[in-house]
Amino acid sequence: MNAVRLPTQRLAARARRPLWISCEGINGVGKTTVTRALAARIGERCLLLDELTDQGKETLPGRVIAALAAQGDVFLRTGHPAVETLALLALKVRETERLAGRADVPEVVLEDRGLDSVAVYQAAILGAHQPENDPRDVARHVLATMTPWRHSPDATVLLSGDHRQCTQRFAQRIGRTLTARDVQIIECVDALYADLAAAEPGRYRVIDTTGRPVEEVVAEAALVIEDVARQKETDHAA
Ligand SMILES: Nc1ncnc2c1ncn2[C@@H]1O[C@H](COP(=O)(O)OP(=O)(O)O)[C@@H](O)[C@H]1O
Ligand SMILES: Cc1cn([C@H]2C[C@H](O)[C@@H](COP(=O)(O)OP(=O)(O)O)O2)c(=O)[nH]c1=O
Repeated sequence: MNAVRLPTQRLAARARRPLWISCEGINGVGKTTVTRALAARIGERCLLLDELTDQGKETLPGRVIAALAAQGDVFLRTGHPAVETLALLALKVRETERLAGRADVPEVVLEDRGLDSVAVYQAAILGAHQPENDPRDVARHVLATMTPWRHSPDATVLLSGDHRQCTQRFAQRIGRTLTARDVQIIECVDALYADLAAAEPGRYRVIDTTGRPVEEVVAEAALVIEDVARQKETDHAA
């Protein structure tokens, strides 16, 4: 396993903020697999932030997610998408506040699904309720709403892939058949990610996973992190 080569000086000490990399993409594209492998390569300098959906059931986020998932929907839908969106955003703010309060601020934070996930999934879900609103505007609006509350990541690795294949893997993982409407949401999410990536090419790094082994995808993502870390050092020195 190749280690990720980061600058030798403590990144967090110099910048007072961790190098923040989020990983995004549709269900089943490989985010969890890739972020876990990257965290292992970076080692103890890295904190892996799990998906909101993977929080312990006894924690506040775990309880909120359990409530949003209680109806057994594939997405976090209870029929009140605006409220769900605000709840999910609040949990994301809470996550950063807790991190900022830690004595041992990590040098690198690797986030399996960040704010962009909330923006695109909730925009797709809200779009089904409010056809008069363009989901692209809603996604951008959600992100803009969060600017006073959370910094943008230093980079967002967007894993892209064949959505049919990804959806199949996802359905297999959860042991369910997705309805045509569920698939429509995933297609909408896919398009919204592409739209955000095109609007912010400086932050988004798109990695196509189609037909590529995990190791190759991880190696490319590791290069992105090294590049962003170097860039941050250069900016800091300037
Ligand atoms: N590049 C890849 N090629 C083939 N299978 C992959 C690849 N990346 C991930 N997988 C597999 O696809 C499934 C979904 O991956 P996962 O990391 O859980 O996706 P996500 O977190 O994006 O939903 C897992 O079974 C994983 O082993
Ligand atoms: C972040 C977020 C996720 N979701 C959905 C996406 C997923 O279908 C589900 C669970 O997320 P997750 O476990 O992250 O999915 P995966 O591992 O397949 O990528 O919640 C929403 O509906 N709204 C949101 O704001």
